[in-house]
Amino acid sequence: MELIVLDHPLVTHKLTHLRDRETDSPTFRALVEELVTLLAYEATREVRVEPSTVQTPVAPYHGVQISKPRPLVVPILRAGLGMLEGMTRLMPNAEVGFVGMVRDEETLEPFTYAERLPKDLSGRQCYVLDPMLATGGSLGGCVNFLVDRGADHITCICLLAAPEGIEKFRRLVEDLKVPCTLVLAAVDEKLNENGYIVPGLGDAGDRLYGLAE
Ligand SMILES: O=P(O)(O)OC[C@H]1O[C@H](OP(=O)(O)OP(=O)(O)O)[C@H](O)[C@@H]1O
Ligand SMILES: O=c1cc[nH]c(=O)[nH]1
Ligand SMILES: [Mg+2]
Repeated sequence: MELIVLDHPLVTHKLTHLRDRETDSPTFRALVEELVTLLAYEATREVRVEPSTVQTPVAPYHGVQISKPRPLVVPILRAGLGMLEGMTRLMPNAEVGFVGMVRDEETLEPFTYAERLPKDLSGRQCYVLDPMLATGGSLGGCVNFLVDRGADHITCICLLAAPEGIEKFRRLVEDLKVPCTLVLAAVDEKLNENGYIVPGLGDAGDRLYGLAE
């Protein structure tokens, strides 16, 4: 697994604002979108392209366009939905699939309540979005769904990750033998006894959309 951690003062500046418990939901949503744009720029470095020639007002130009089949973007609901707009703005021709997961707060195991993905993902580049990689259970579960459908190239984009979750996720993708890149804005210190990232930002879904009952 390739691990890319963005080391950029603008990213850290925005993350600092995002982590602040005084930051309200509208500002939090705007910051997530801005951060995704910065992460997506790095995460799409390996996006497959094919030759494309256009006519400028002056001469032909031999450039490229994103290859078919189109890339698939998969936000993990709820919190990953906050990253979707920023990603599709950068790659408007991407297709979007959905996976809905929620962690059991006692066992920390993810429960899948929704899944809407193309049946066959062979030959597709997949981009998974979730702001938080804590124990790694949710991201791992989503990657399993994609590999089951034949995905052969997966890039996961997260804002914050705990070292424990990164290691668990690394072992999973090694077992699955799927080329995978994990792009992060930052690696935090640890998980606390409740499975929350420390210092983290709290519950990303709640901060984006309000408290879940
Ligand atoms: O790495 P893990 O230990 O699996 O934890 C991370 C997951 O927890 C959060 O979702 P949550 O379960 O809170 O659902 P939500 O997005 O609806 O708030 C987060 O968005 C990840 O999906
Ligand atoms: O710190 C954490 C851990 C899991 N999910 C979150 O939203 N935040
Ligand atoms: Mg949540």
